[in-house]
Amino acid sequence: MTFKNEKGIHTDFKERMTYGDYLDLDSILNAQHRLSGHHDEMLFIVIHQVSELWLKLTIHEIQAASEAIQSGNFDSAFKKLARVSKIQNQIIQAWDVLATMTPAEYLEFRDYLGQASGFQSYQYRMVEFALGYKTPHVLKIYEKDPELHAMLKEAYEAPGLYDVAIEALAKSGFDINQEVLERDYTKTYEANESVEAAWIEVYQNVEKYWDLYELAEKLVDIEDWMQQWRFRHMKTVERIIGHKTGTGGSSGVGYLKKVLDHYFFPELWNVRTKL
Ligand code: HEM
Ligand SMILES: N[C@@H](CC(=O)c1ccccc1NC=O)C(=O)O
Repeated sequence: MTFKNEKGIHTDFKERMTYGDYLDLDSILNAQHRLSGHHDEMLFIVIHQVSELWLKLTIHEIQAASEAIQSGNFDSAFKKLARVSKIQNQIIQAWDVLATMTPAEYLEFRDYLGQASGFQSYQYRMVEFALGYKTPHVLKIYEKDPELHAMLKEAYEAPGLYDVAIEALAKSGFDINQEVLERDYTKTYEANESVEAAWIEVYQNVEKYWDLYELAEKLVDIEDWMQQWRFRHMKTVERIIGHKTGTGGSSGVGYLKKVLDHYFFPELWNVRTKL
């Protein structure tokens, strides 16, 4: 029996396929190239690669969840969004491992990183876009790579998970302002009163709007975990490099603290005060 995997490679006999073939371990396990040869650089590389793999799955799940919400399959969406939260929890735990690296150890190989920075993580930007946070300067970073740029641009211009949730509110009969439903998706989502009023109604009539209520709480979970990830990143960076400027050219911890102020799903947090 022959079959084709996503890379288009034919593997002749399923019977002959090994664990390593199936998981493409030759690629994955030969991708840790320490530039300094320093012991802890292995930790640094592996943590980033693991995080990027989890981000890959996160994007996959959020996209499927968005489609499920659009077609009214709430249960299917909930399962995927719950999985996203569990993944976020995993990526957050990775900070504990990375924090075992001391400032002196990191500084032994930091110079080898040049201008490379997590700032350039396109998968992280895909997640931010999916959560409705659109910062135009981010796209410019990838202008030299047309294929990547096109993929990011598509995600940048597409409605996010929250836009799809708001559409679901409208489909359930809530009076959502037209300007929100027809909003320019290339702009970061901003709070709107009609959306807030709808969520308040959902939270006050949980039995009637169970699906929307559960959807709202899943979104709050995701935002909560996202903020915890950002916070742990900021604090880990502070304990490792203090207030040094970042390799990506930002102020470092100061910049990372500032992005913490952003709310992805503002009305869902406002609701807490208003109820
Ligand atoms: C020793 C460990 C780390 C240090 C010192 C560090 C430092 C920084 C700094 C200073 C920035 C700001 C941009 C710049 O000027 O470079 C940044 C951004 C970023 N880092 Fe890290 N980082 C570390 C580990 C990680 C890990 C493990 C990840 C996981 C993938 C990560 C992902 C990111 C992302 C996505 C950004 C962009 C954040 C944003 O723009 O909101 N970093 N990092
Ligand atoms: N911005 C970091 C460098 C850094 O963390 C980094 C460098 C290369 C690949 C991934 C990185 N991680 C996250 O920002 C620094 O300023 O030390």
